[in-house]
Amino acid sequence: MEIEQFVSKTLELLQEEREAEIEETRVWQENIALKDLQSKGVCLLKLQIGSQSTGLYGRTVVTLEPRKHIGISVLPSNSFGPGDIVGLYETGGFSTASQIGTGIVTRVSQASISVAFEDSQDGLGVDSDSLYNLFKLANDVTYKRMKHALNALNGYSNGPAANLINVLFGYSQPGSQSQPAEVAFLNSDLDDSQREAVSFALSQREVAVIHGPPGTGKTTTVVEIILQAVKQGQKILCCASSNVAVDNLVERLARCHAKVLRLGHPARLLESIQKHSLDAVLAHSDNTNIIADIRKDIDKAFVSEMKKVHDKGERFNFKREVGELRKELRTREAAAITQILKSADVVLATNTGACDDGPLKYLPADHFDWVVIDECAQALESSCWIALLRARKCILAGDYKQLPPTIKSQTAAVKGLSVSLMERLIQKYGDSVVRMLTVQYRMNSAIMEWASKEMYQGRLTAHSSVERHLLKDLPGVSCVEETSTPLLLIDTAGCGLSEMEVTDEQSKGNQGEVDIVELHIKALTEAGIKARDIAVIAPYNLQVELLRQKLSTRHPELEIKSVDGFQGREKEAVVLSLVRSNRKGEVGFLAEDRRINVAVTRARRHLAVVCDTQTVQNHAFLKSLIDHMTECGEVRTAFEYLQDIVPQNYTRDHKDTKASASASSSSSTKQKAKNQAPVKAKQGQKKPGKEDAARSDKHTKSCSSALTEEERTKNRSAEIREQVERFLKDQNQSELQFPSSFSSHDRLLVHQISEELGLSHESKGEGKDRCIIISRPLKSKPVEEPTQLEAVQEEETVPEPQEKPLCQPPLDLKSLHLERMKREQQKREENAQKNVKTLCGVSATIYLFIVSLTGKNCTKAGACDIAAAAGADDNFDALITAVMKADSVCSFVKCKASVLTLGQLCLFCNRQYCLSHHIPEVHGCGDKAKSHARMRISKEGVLYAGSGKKDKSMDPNKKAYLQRKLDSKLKDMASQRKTKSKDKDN
Ligand SMILES: Nc1ncnc2c1ncn2[C@@H]1O[C@H](COP(=O)(O)OP(=O)(O)OP(=O)(O)O)[C@@H](O)[C@H]1O
Ligand SMILES: [Zn+2]
Ligand SMILES: [Zn+2]
Repeated sequence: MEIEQFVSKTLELLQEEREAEIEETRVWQENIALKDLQSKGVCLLKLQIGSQSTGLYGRTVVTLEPRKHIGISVLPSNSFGPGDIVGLYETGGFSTASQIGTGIVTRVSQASISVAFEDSQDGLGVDSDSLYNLFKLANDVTYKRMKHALNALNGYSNGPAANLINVLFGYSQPGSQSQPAEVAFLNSDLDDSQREAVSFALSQREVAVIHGPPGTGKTTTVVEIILQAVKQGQKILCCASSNVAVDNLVERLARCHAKVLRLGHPARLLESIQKHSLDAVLAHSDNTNIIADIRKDIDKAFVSEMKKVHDKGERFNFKREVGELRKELRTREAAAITQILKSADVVLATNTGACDDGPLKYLPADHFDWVVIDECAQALESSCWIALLRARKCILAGDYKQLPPTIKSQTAAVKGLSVSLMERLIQKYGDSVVRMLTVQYRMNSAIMEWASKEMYQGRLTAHSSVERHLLKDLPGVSCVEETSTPLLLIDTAGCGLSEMEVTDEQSKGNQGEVDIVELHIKALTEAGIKARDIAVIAPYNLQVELLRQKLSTRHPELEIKSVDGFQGREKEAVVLSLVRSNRKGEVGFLAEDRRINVAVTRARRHLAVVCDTQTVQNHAFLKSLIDHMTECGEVRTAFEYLQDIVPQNYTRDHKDTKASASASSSSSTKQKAKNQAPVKAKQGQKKPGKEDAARSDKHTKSCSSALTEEERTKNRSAEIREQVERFLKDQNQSELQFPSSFSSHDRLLVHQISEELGLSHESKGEGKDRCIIISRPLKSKPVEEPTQLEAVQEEETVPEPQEKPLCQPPLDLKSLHLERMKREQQKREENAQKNVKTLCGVSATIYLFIVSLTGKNCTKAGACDIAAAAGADDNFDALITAVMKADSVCSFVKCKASVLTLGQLCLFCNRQYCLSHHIPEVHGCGDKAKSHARMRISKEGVLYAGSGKKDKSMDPNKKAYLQRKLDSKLKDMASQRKTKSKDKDN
């Protein structure tokens, strides 16, 4: 490709991308009042100047504090952090006119925030009597630098990189040394593929690409390459797209005693890295004392003199004096910096930190010999060119089978902006410029094999240290089903756990999968796995949000993130919720293979995938994952979890069979291996026979009977039926109690049979002693337990049975369950109507109201009145009053739920929504929420997309409290009713 053509096309796409970002910011800012922005944590209003001083390189560091005279000395909760780019504004505006300057946050405490402002000619025009607003800003520095680099590339001639540029654009072929020297490896632990990569990198003349699949020691290899080059006397510029990756390299190189120097704003560096930063080294240089003296002079002059001077002319003179001092400071610092830069062997920076307008401007153009770019597949090619123009040779490391750089403009991405330099080179030169690392040190081989086969031509092998490692091998972890299997597929096919219907096509959620994930996390943590060793990953931000709402309070150390947010990381256990479950078989952006690859390959010892195989199998790549897990792992149907999700629809499980182990996670650990049920519960498996045998349970040897699944189920069903019929004949017996040793499958059968015969059934006891009891049909059904009301929800979300039912027994069960739900709701409605007569009006209203609420399975988020009433004390009257005021409904088009008491205000559209619809993605504010989330993430200086911050207004504890309160109140009312009606009967 012609350089010119590449540059003009890329500039165009960058412009498009930049505009998309600006548009996002604009939409977001225009629709929200300043106060709301502050409550979202992205701006701080009415601050006063605490102090001003001069920092390194003559920057002005201003410390801002809350207004003192109103007695508040703590900043409102905010999301500002070191490294954020911020704008300082006069109060009353957020326009360019009212902007005083932009700077970088250096420090945030409860009481103040410090910002370093670039020096300007006449200082920062702030005074200590005024108030200011501080906003987080979108960052255009990166764009400017990339543009600058592209333009420099276009006009490049005769610099050190001339030959490299020719190779990277195909004008000349890459070359290598004719006789590569024997390499004496510094790290004796390197495996063969790593050694080969090092030798290759050393012998290539212009370019070497190191392809490092997940866990293959890419950093280890890059470090060895750099150390070898240093040994040869080369000067290296080493970059990566994220600060974290750069810091990691600094740490590893420093450990090997390389002379490293880290560029970048000190505010953005890890603390442990700071001693290698330019600022720190500068502070210890010979010139330090002089520089410090000058700085002191400036500060003194500013603080003490400026106040005294009122005369305009004098002020002018004074400012000029300060200007002179600062100039002197800069000259001396420049000398010091040049000296420090020249003496370092390896200079490290982010891709964009390697720009000409930073400290590197003090170095001659041909100072560096090599440029090393790590994470190259995650970087925009334009950002690589900032550093590449400085060297005659480059080493590019990364994995182009993982996610490409995040791009906001879909059109720009499609037109090629997302193609990384690494990918482009491999397309151009194939394997001749690439060496791949093939031994991986992370995943159990069962987890690795799929990725290897599908993504890396089957070339990966697992190192013996990880090949067979499992969760149960970790200290303090007990040996249960969940901790003994590297792969667990929890299949929701046919279980009616559909994805949420949202107006926003980009964001999806699935409450059923959230519930199942919760149960699996419970099982893992109860087996002794630390929450911090588990990652919960979902491809959609909405699902991430739902998972956080459900899990974060109980497990603060559990990391719940989008796939994109986990790139480059690993965890002992990974639970993946694929979300998509619909009859159309749409998989949307799950279809990005690299996203799934990243998600799966984060796991070291255990990967659990929760998904609707029927939906996701429509995508060939996902199907290959499902097939692999079916073949090499354990498969469970979500039905085994449903009993815990929909209380009392299915009896609680407590005995451990293979299939039910996790259903009652609380007791599964202790009961492993004893009391095996005669029939193994294996519902809903799609391919009985061969696969069944393949994944037959290694723990339950007792089930290796010759009978097929179906036959066993039939036999068992007949046995139970016989027992039930005997009981029905015997009029002396009022109830039949089944032993607590019954497996979940047995209990499903009991459930089915008693449903069929119209018997009531319930489970009694806790934990081990929990068992199922059936009794004769009651003439009049007792009032429902409050918790059962939640079951109504089921009916609403459950779609009609799938056209091609894959798992017959569960489907039968499902329709039974549905029927029963319908019956129960009818009864409830009748009951409710009766109650209107028997109870006083207000309570009845509340009852209906609560029924409608709980019926919608709302999570009882206390918006205002009810929360306040319930939170304040036990005054139920207050609650009643609050309910009586309710007369407004959810703003969602089809929804009629009341919102005044348990509604939520959407900050994006300012409307009230019920609890089923308050999430922005659900009612159509998804774009705004997403751009908000993205803005926040881009502020964090990380290039990947993530998820929005948790809505602080929804305190889960409060929700839970409210839920309990409603439940107990309802119970009271129910029992009151019972006694009343009894009284009447008597
Ligand atoms: N030759 C080796 N022998 C033993 N362990 C190794 C070897 N190479 C790498 N490892 C181990 O593998 C893990 C990952 O290595 P490293 O940090 O170099 O990889 P990375 O590049 O950061 O990760 P990734 O390969 O996922 O990009 C580390 O725990 C490291 O100790
Ligand atoms: Zn909204
Ligand atoms: Zn609603």
